[in-house]
Order: sequence, then structure tokens, then C-alpha cells
Amino acid sequence: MPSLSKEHFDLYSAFHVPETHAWSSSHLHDHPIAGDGATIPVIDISDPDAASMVGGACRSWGVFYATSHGIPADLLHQVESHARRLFSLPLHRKLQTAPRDGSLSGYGRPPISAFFPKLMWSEGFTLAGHDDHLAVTSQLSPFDSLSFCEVMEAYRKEMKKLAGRLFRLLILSLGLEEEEMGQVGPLKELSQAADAIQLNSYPTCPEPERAIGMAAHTDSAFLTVLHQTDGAGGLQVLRDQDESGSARWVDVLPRPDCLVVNVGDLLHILSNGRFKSVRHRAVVNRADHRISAAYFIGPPAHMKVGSITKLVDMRTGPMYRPVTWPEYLGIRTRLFDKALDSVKFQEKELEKD
Ligand SMILES: C=C1C[C@]23C[C@@]1(O)CC[C@H]2[C@@]12CCC[C@@](C)(C(=O)O1)[C@H]2[C@@H]3C(=O)O
Ligand SMILES: O=C(O)CCC(=O)C(=O)O
Ligand SMILES: [Fe+2]
Repeated sequence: MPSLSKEHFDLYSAFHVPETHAWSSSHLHDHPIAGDGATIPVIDISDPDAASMVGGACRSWGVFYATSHGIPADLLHQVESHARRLFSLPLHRKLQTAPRDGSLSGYGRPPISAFFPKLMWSEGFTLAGHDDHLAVTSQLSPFDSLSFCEVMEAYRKEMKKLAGRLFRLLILSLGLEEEEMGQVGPLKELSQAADAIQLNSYPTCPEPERAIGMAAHTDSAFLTVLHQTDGAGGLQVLRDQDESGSARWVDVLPRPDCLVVNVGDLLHILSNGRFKSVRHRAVVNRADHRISAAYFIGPPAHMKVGSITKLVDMRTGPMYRPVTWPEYLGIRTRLFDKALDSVKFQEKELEKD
């Protein structure tokens, strides 16, 4: 049995927040929480005007709620209940599935955890691309790994189709023609697109004002589609400066029949900075044990992502140098939230006409 250090504190039976998980208030209150004024766009993606609405939301917010997304409600419930069953297993058993031998899949802390001195009030389970998820989860026997993997695979397939639809809308919103879309990103060959599912569990927290579920970050892929359980919510996005000059955290509360879609760093690069890779975090609460299931879609591992030529101002050139997803994940492992800036070209001085 792997040893349980104090770093592996059991969050589910906690009566207080231990020092290992207590965040400084400067980390937690770096920006004020927005009042009711700020509303994240809710978009029916089957609407004839969906492309311009989705494009507008990704430029201005980097996030929106999608309705008419086509993911069966029953499948979302199954994902949620399988995730709950997995996280309800004893800690020492979950730890047996920690990723090893180069695989990314299994139980553990997300990579961003390495950048913070304190631990987050959450647990994660990653199902990355084509790793052998059955081999990973069958270590949890007598857990029903077969039906867990079947449900997660069905979720992955449905989410991939949805990501294809969203990507098409985004490309259209950029003014590219249908026939040009094949040249870009995962649409070229959706089956080749790389993807991953991240199950997150945020147990109730006795002192939520001292803890953070998921620290502020941007996602690295093209798009993230997130299902969150009903209840108190926890996801917040950082909205750029308002008239008062300060950025604000805006709650992304659960809404019936909605999935949350957000832009990641590689889509920011692909769109030459037009679509905004949005900073977000998850806070915790006293009452609800929240589960989220994030689906990340990115380019096939070998594909270099650079800015779409039509979107580049030929006088200044592209804003970012092309990178593959694995290369970019490597850069983030070293530089975390400075990664996007590190692949940015220096701005060229434009000659006066
Ligand atoms: C495919 C991936 C995206 C992710 C890194 C990973 O290899 C698997 C975990 C993902 C996740 C989930 C929580 C937030 C995040 C930033 C992290 O640390 O791990 C994302 C990563 C990402 O978007 O780069
Ligand atoms: O659980 C959430 O609301 C956010 C999760 C998240 O940001 C992630 O998995 O990347
Ligand atoms: Fe995220």
C-alpha cells in the first residue's frame, strides 16, 4: 500500500483546513468578485446566428454557456455518478492508480499543483487520449472499471463530436470559408484530434474562505467543454478590466441544460490572439460536494499550431511561434502562466506609411 503522507490528507473527513491546504488571502482575493452586472453569454449553438455569437463570446469573454449541445442528459448523469463512485473509494486505493511509465492517466494532482506552495481542495482523475484506461482503473478492483470506462468512452466520443461542431462555428466566425476549414486544426481529421477527460472532485470544505479548489490558470488545449454538477457552483472566470480599471472574478454558476465552453492557449495562438484564453479557477463551499468533468480537445500530437495565415497581418507577422501540444505542455511545466508569453514574438515596429 503506498504510504499516506500528510500531503495526502483525506479531504472528505476534514473538520478544519490544515496548513498544507490553507492559502494566503492575497492568492484568494487577488481580484474582487463581480456583482450581478456581468453575464456570461448563453448561446444556443443550433441557432442560425450561432457562429457570430460564439465568435463574439470567445473574443470578448473566452467563455460561454452552450445549449442545444446534443450531449444526452442521461450520459452526463452517468459520468457524474461514476465519478462520484470513483472518488468515494479509500484514498490508498485511488493512489494505486497514480499515473506512471509516461502515461498521464490516473488519480492525482493536476500539473499546475506543482507551482503553488499550498495544496488544492480537490482531487483529480485524468483519462488522457489513448492510454489504457481499463488497465489503470482495473487496479481499483472490485470497482466496476468496465462500466466506468464504457461511460467515459461514450462521453469522450460525444464530446469530440460537439467539439467539432464548436470548432466549425469558431472558424466560420473568423471569416474563413467552409472549404478552407479543412486546413485548420482538428477539423482536418477530427478522429486525429488529441483529447483528454479530467474528472474533478471538490469535497465540501469546513473553511472555504481559506482554501481553493483549483488555482487560477488557463487551459492549454484548443477548447475545454465542462459539465458541472447542479448546486452551489465554484467555477469563476477572470473578466478583464471594467470601467473601474480592475479585473473581476465572475461566477460561472451551473445552469440547466448548459455546458461551459472555454478557450485554451492553443486556440488563442491559432486565432492569432483573437480568441481569448480565459483565466479561471474553482472555489469551494461548505454544502455541496461538487463534481466537474472537463473535456479538453487539442491538435494531434505531431501537429504544430501556428496562427491561421489569413488572420495574420503580413506587415507584423504572426504573434506566436508554432508549437505542438506536447511541446507546449512541456513549456508550461517549466513556465506555467508565462508559457503563452514565452512563445510570443516580440512586437515589430510598423514603419510609418
Ligand atoms: C491534457 C491535459 C490538460 C491538462 C494537462 C493534461 O495533460 C491533463 C490534465 C489537464 C489539467 C486539468 C486541470 C487544469 C490543468 C491546467 C492542469 O494542471 O491539468 C489542465 C492541463 C492543461 O490544460 O494544460
Ligand atoms: O471544476 C471546474 O469548474 C474547473 C476545472 C478546470 O478548470 C479544469 O479541469 O481545467
Ligand atoms: Fe481549467
